Amino acid sequence: MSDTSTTESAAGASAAAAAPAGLDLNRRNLAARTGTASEPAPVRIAHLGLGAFHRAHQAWYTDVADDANEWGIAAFTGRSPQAAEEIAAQDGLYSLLERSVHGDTVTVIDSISEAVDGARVDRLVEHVAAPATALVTLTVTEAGYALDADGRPDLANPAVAADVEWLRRNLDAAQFDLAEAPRTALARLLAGVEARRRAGAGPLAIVSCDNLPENGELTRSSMLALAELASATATREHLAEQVTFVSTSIDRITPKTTPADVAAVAAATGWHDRSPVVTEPFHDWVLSGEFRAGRPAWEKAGARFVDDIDPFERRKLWLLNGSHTLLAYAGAARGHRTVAEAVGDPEVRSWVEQFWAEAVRHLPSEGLDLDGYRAALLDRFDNARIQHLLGQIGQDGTTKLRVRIAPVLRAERAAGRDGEASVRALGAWVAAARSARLPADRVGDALATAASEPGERAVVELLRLVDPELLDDPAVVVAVSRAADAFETI
Ligand SMILES: NC(=O)c1ccc[n+]([C@@H]2O[C@H](COP(=O)([O-])OP(=O)(O)OC[C@H]3O[C@@H](n4cnc5c(N)ncnc54)[C@H](O)[C@@H]3O)[C@@H](O)[C@H]2O)c1
Ligand SMILES: O=P(O)(O)OC[C@@H](O)[C@@H](O)[C@H](O)[C@H](O)CO
Repeated sequence: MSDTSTTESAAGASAAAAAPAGLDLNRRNLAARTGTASEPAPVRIAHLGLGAFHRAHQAWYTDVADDANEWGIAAFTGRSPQAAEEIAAQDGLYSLLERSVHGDTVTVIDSISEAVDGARVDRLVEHVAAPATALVTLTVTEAGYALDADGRPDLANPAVAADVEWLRRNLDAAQFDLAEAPRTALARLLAGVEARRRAGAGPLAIVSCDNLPENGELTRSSMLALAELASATATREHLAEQVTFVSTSIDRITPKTTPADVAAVAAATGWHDRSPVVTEPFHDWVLSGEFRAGRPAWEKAGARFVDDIDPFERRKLWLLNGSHTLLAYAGAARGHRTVAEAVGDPEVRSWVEQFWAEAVRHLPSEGLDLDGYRAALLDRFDNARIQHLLGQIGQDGTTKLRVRIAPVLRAERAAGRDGEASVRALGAWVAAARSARLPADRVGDALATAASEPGERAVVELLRLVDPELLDDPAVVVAVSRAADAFETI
């Protein structure tokens, strides 16, 4: 942690310690301002998905750890080079703005030693194969895993099919042909793992930090499946024996940065930072799995290591992310733009509470402090200084509904109840799909086709894209249709 400024009021008055406006954020200027040299730490972590969340969460935990100077991150973007270019121009530095209801605290984070365009698969392979590298973290979004509804590599996705062909041609070849390098995250990572096997660089931990249930196990089975599809026996064996997959429950609400956030950081600190990140003060990280090659002392920042992650994961995915998804469609249908606006609407708030009541019936009552968790969630959602757009949360809803809402609905139906609140979330999404109001979705074409079916047929086809098992219960289709009709009249 290198440089911190605090503003005391919600109005964002700048701190007394602010530097003169417009000083470019980079290591030279930081050293001049703090009087301490700021050298990048040696790379021991590779990261895929250099987005806002990685920088508010894993990079922050690493920055705060006691041994931060031993653990540098080489962070790769997933699709566009923009974030890598902006952060590389700042020598890996960026400002993290923690925004509470009372004011802002801005800290310069320096755990990213290298920011790289994800298209540089050569550089990723080099880092993953390096003996110094101990772990790889991922935040490539749920859709970035490119899996089908059964959790297998989605061969209907042309990028996955092309990558399987590339893996088939390259994993056993003497040298990788990187002129036509893989495009999907797990295929790129698999190439790195094979290079590590050849280098004899030892064990590696892969740590998924995406909002997916059993994210470690899902990453493991998907990478094994890719190796199998590519008939890469040696890579497959190495994955099974030398690579451990850590499951995580990750939590810190981090919206997309806006131009107003960039201006707020400049006003509070004087730094001209092209790529700051805004987040809430709350943070949580629960991990389960082995780090055979070591890890930073993340517990210093509050990370917890547990044997059984399942209850923590479900609590967070259902209560926080599930209600976010409900708000994204039901709140938007009532004209709201942000989470805080939507939960401030008593009707919508009651829908959230009703959904929570359904979800908690299927969570263990011991050790999770479910009442406290829900109360804290309401406080977090009510923080109107965090402008979390429903349109951002609602993207890629098909994948999100599958893991956040459908399991609660199925559990409620299995227990003989109607699952009204879960049905409402699906109904709001169906209504948005039928009136072409859905935010972007990776399977947008399939959604448009399904939504164009007549009457209840559209509901059937839309639900099939979310979770085909929902169709085993005809009453679900009827209930979701009714809920969708109700939203269409709002
Ligand atoms: N933002 C949050 O509050 C939050 C909290 C907990 C967990 N997460 C997890 O982190 C993920 C990323 O969130 P973010 O806020 O950083 O988003 P972001 O849009 O800022 O960054 C996403 C990153 O993933 C990459 N990416 C996107 N689609 C990809 C694809 N198809 N293949 C490979 N890479 C891809 C992007 O290039 C970018 O580097 C979320 O989807 C979620 O799973 C986010
Ligand atoms: O990041 P996504 O797109 O998976 O989901 C949107 C939000 O539900 C999510 O970002 C939460 O804010 C986050 O998971 C809180 O820790």
